[in-house]
Amino acid sequence: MVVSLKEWQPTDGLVLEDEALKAVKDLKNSLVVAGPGAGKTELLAQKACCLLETNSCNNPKRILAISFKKDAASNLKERVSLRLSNQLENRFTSQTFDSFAKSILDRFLSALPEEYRPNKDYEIVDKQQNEIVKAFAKYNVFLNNKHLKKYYFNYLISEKLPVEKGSLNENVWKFLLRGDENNKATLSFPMITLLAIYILENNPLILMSLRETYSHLFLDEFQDTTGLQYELVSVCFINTNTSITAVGDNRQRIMIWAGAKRDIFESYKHDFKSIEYTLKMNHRSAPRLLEIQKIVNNYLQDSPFTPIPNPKWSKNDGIAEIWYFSDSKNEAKMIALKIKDLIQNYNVCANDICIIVKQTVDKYAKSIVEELRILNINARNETVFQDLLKEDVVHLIINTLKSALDTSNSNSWLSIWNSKIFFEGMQGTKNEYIFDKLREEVKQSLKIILGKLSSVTSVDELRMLFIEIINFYDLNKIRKYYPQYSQGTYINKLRENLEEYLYQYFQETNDWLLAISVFEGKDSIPIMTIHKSKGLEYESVFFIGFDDKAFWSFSEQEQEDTCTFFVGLSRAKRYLYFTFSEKRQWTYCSNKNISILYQMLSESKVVEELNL
Ligand SMILES: Nc1ncnc2c1ncn2[C@@H]1O[C@H](COP(=O)(O)OP(=O)(O)OP(=O)(O)O)[C@@H](O)[C@H]1O
Repeated sequence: MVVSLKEWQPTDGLVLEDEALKAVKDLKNSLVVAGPGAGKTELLAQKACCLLETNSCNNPKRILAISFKKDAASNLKERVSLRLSNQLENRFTSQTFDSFAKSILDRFLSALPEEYRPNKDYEIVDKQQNEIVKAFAKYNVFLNNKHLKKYYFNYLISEKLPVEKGSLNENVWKFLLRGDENNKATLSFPMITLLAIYILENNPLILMSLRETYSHLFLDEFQDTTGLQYELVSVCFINTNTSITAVGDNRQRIMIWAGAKRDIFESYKHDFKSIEYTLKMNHRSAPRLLEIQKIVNNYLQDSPFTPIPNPKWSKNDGIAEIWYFSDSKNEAKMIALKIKDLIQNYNVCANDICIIVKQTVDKYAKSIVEELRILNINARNETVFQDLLKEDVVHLIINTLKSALDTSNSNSWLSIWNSKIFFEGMQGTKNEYIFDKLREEVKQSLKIILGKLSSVTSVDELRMLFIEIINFYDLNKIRKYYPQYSQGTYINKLRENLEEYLYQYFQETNDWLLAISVFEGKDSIPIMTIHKSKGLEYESVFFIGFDDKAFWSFSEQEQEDTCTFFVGLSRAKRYLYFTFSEKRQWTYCSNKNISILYQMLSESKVVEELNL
């Protein structure tokens, strides 16, 4: 039943502050600016429901939501799925910027002129971008230090296509687009974005169909949008009927190093003629923790910040402490004991406690993991799992295994059943007989899978089984249904990662259901960098290694590092602990260079300092 926009109210008994409700119902371009925990992502989820339930996003038009991280895109999709019928939910697409650009390139690759058309099986550059280094080396430009790398990586994506004829850039582009007998074609995501822009600017029909498809666009974590990403959004949607809702927070801009556009809010308001909404509530953190956020805000911007805590808190809720140690061995022991105390005596779940570091997780957290293991508490570097766990193909395989291992697991069954129906193109089928036949076929396959799983004795055997599972659904159908796998070997890499981890956990537990649960991190403490913690929240946060070494470039980028500090501390709901250790492994640490951050904590008057 269609509800009128005027009557529409948020579901789940959620109360939106006035400005948030206005922003939800605003059908023009808007920018929602608010602090951490104000409910910006939630607002987007609510707005998706509102637009679809009121048919303001007119059927068959769709909403496209773009986030920065895979887990953010998938969390938003989950929040929307929980509240809408399948029919409505299918008109909501949630992607990252990278996957949005890649989907344009992969779908319309043949619309590119031949000189800019990459090989169909192009790969994505590795983290260090070694393939780009190699490509420059082929033309006698050797990127043997980080400054040269930075300079030439930027140079490669500094011009819109087509690049200047006969230039170094043109040669490097050609090499990367095609590869040679020893090197596969390889592209970075900024290169993919440039190719997507080129396609859209030169093919009016493709551009028009994109605009016709999406009547609404959401942009989450807008403060970290790069110039190139903004260009892509502009090419797609400027001066069109597609209405945009961007949400963000200037104080959480932590991707300047990766090219975040500093004046993004102003540019957007001007270019897209957008209204600005400001939210005042904070639904996440306890009142005492908000006092710290207020002080840090004063160092970041002139306008005061007075978030109103959610009424569920009492005035004195929230604990913040700095712990000083002479040695990191003691630090590890004390943290492990405190975590045990939180779990046992304060009913905090293991995965609601997060250990965050500025960078290099293993260097700071290895000994804590060992101390926790002695107390029978699991902890792990979540960085590698964060994205893998949100992959559709990983869900498909895991849910298939769970359904085979536990026939009473209705969630897993429903998930694979819906996928199978979709892959077989049977969504509209009314014939019960056909469904019964398919159901029987799936159940038989699950029995075979269970038999094979029970006799797996090596990672190779597990690999064969996973390949069989994928073949059961049909690789081509999976690729078609999930466009992110339509090209290249990405899907195989994900499957291989899953095999390795799952087999490792099976060897440790000797129980497949337990191994899956460990893989899913259900009962372990996540450890991550602040950058990876963006958008997430935890009952308790341990900010470890609060020292000069962690903030090694603080003097050169005080503003960005203070934003990073702000993001980290604002993940905590109730408990927030900072630790400093004078000696870490064999080196001595100081905190003089970041004394201003310590000063902010002290000024808040809610942080207790303890020598332990
Ligand atoms: N109106 C509301 N009432 C109650 N709880 C809410 C409301 N809006 C959001 N929340 C809850 O508050 C928490 C923070 O919300 P959300 O993640 O959307 O904030 P955010 O502004 O996107 O934060 P950040 O900028 O730190 O990513 C979540 O647990 C969410 O479920």
